[in-house]
Amino acid sequence: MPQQTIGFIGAGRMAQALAKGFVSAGLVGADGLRASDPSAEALAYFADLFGKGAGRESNTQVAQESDVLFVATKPQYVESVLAEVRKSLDAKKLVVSIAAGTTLRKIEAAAGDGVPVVRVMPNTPCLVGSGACAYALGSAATAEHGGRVAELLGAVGAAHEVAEPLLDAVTGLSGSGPAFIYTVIESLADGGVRAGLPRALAADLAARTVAGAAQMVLQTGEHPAALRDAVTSPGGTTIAGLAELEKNGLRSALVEAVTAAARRSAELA
Ligand SMILES: NC(=O)C1=CN([C@@H]2O[C@H](COP(=O)(O)OP(=O)(O)OC[C@H]3O[C@@H](n4cnc5c(N)ncnc54)[C@H](O)[C@@H]3O)[C@@H](O)[C@H]2O)C=CC1
Ligand SMILES: O=C(O)[C@@H]1CCC=N1
Repeated sequence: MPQQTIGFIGAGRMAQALAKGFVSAGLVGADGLRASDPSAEALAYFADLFGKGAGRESNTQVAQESDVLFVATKPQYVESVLAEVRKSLDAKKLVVSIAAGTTLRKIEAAAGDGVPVVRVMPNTPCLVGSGACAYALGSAATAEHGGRVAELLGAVGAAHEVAEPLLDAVTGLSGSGPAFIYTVIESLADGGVRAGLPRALAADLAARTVAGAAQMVLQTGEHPAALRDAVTSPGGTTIAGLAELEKNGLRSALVEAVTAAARRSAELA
């Protein structure tokens, strides 16, 4: 990929996760990053991670200096920050919005005619190179623009192109999903502590069990039910635990969690 400057309007948690992932993957040097944020705290954290050179006083400066401009504010500010920088945008720039819910139609209207826009739903595991992301192309975005976004996201995890209407479901599953799984990990660890393990050991075993099970699904390509059957001995320990999960509605709780998060994403539009 040719040397490029990547800007972030909004230097909060998701911007930091993506920027750190891009730098770790060698896609951009710290001198190729720009960020603006009204929060001195967010900007200071960004500067601590990448050096003081990245911060800019205004969103317009970031837009002017960036080839790829990530809009990483909360959804309610996306249109106003794009309206603010729109004079600095043209067909040579690429605008990438990561906001939940905000539609391509709204982003394009705010960015201006002919500006290539890609709407992305990333997740925070991009920070450690294990992101699960999806993206949809705007009307002025070409396959080449899609390829650039796929390359950036591919360096920090997996990236799938989808039709825009699917992005609400993606948001509910992989965008919000890490929070659901942290809750699962914390609960598994609590179970371990209840059964007598020291807290630190229980927390480590819980996280590795979730990571290992996920890798089994991804690397073997087997159906999760087949992998589960391989753990479950007749009359053994696992079936005793699974019966409790069924009784207490784990499946239904997770289905409803993803559905509610997807619904909320659609509402934000
Ligand atoms: N945190 C997550 O797991 C994910 C977040 N997202 C999306 O990423 C976006 C950012 O979310 P977070 O990083 O979690 O929020 P955050 O609150 O950590 O970061 C947003 C940043 O935008 C800044 N900001 C507010 N007004 C601004 C303005 N006018 N100009 C420049 N910066 C401004 C805030 O000061 C803040 O630092 C949201 O739209 C969210 O939907 C998407 C996927 C996952
Ligand atoms: O909670 C949120 O609205 C954002 C979008 C996906 C994950 N975090």
